[in-house]
Amino acid sequence: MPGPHASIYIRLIYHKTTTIDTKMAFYLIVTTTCLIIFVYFVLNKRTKGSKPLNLPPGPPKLPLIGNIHQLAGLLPHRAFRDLAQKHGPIMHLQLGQISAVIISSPQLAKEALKTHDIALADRPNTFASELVLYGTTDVALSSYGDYWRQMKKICTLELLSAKRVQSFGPIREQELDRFIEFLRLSCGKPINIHKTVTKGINNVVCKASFGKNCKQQHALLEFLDELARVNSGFYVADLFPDFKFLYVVSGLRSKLMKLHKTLDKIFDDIFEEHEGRRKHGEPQEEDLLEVLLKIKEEDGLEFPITNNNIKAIFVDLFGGGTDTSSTTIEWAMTEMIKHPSVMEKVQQEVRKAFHGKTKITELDTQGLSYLQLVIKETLRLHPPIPLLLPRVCREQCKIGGYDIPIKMKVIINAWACSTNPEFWEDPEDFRPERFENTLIDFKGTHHHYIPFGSGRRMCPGITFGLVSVELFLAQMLYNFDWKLADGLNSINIDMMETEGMLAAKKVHLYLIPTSYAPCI
Ligand code: HEM
Repeated sequence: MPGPHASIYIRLIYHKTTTIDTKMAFYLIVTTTCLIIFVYFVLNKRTKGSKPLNLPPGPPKLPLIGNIHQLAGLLPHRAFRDLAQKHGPIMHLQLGQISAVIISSPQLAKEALKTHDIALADRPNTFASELVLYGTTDVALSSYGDYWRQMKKICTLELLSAKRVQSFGPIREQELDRFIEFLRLSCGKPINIHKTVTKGINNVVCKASFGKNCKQQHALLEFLDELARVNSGFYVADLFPDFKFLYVVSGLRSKLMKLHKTLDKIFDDIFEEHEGRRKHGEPQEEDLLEVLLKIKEEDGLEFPITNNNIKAIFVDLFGGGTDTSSTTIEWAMTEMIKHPSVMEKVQQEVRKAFHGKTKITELDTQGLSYLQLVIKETLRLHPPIPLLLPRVCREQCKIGGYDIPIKMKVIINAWACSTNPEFWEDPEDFRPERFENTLIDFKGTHHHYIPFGSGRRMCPGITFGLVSVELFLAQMLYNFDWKLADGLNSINIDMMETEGMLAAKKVHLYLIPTSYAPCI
């Protein structure tokens, strides 16, 4: 038991501490009040006249990382759809230092891409695109403005118009002959569908671009794969753009520099060879490089273009033109192997249409209506770019009643829209017949089905992409019967997608072709 002295001591100490505490509390209150007043005045000055923002709701955020942990280990389009089921079709997420709004319903996608198309027409700038796209002077990731408008016009009217795409018909037919010949020689052996088709499609893009196959095709395809992977915008270094050292410590900087150097050398060699042919007065095919060089030499362009700008455009044409189409073909073949009745129905259609023809041309594929439904359904369930390309808000606007401030990144989950149960019956089922007798098309006006995007930043390569997909699929299904390698079962096919901008099939599909006409 403490004696009386002890209690005096306790009271003294108590008295002393309380006086100290009271004094401290007083100073603390004064300092805090001054701080609050200071912050209030600073903020008030900055936002004078503006009401507080009514941002969309979203899941709780952790300090520094925000909502990154909710995406960890998941594919962003799937993670966003799951979060949207809890937090609504418009959500605000903090992804490190990036403030983003995610839109997951067709109604709100329409508001964003139609009503506020101009306000949301900008793209975010990533470190990868700055470095690899020659200061982001391409079309796909370039900032909205007069330069982008000029280049998009060139792309739409000169490089990818229906007439130009049609003029490449002989190139496609020639490449297809080689592709079919390769498959004939491989009859009875398992084929990596993605690798084989990607090579064929890329040959078409190379010949259309430069008038010949690309010598360093392997390096070029590797570059495109890597770029799609690291330029998704979800790379840690891109989520913390102020921490520049992350690009260095993550190895991203050196990897991209190396990739860029390889790519630049490939382009320089191609340009030099092309220039050489021009100097020697050799007749030039109207390939896309020739078209762009002529435009470059013309007077009267608002923004004169350089060789580096042309190289940036070719990265878009190769990136947009190769993997999106080969990914679509691989998913279509996968779904048909899983649904043999669909494959049989397409084969019947194709074999009836091509019956007795020694040479199949693009005109012959035009009446293949069931094949078109299969392609539509494949792009609904497996849009190659499920989150489209991100937009950035350039004028404050309202979507779904919420404020979208300037600089906010806006991500449209096109895959969530095209699998939305309010718009699609049994959305997870592969059923091409659902498109029968409907007017739903790829033109970006039906916002529950936007595999090519919508609005000003919509894909200009629809015709180019679809012609190749139709032709390759029609020929593959006309000339061959397909089965899985022995011991594999269509029920167990791995349907996982790759990470990055492109949702390709992660585990590639291997199929064995057998010739429809007996194997040679
Ligand atoms: C199956 C084939 C294809 C699919 C699914 C596809 C899909 C897309 C998507 C979703 C976008 C973003 C649209 C948006 O943000 O609203 C896009 C943009 C773009 N695509 Fe494609 N694409 C395909 C083929 C092609 C081809 C063949 C080319 C060129 C050879 C191409 C070149 C471009 C370009 C340049 C852009 C950027 C447009 C801009 O920002 O203004 N695409 N594509």
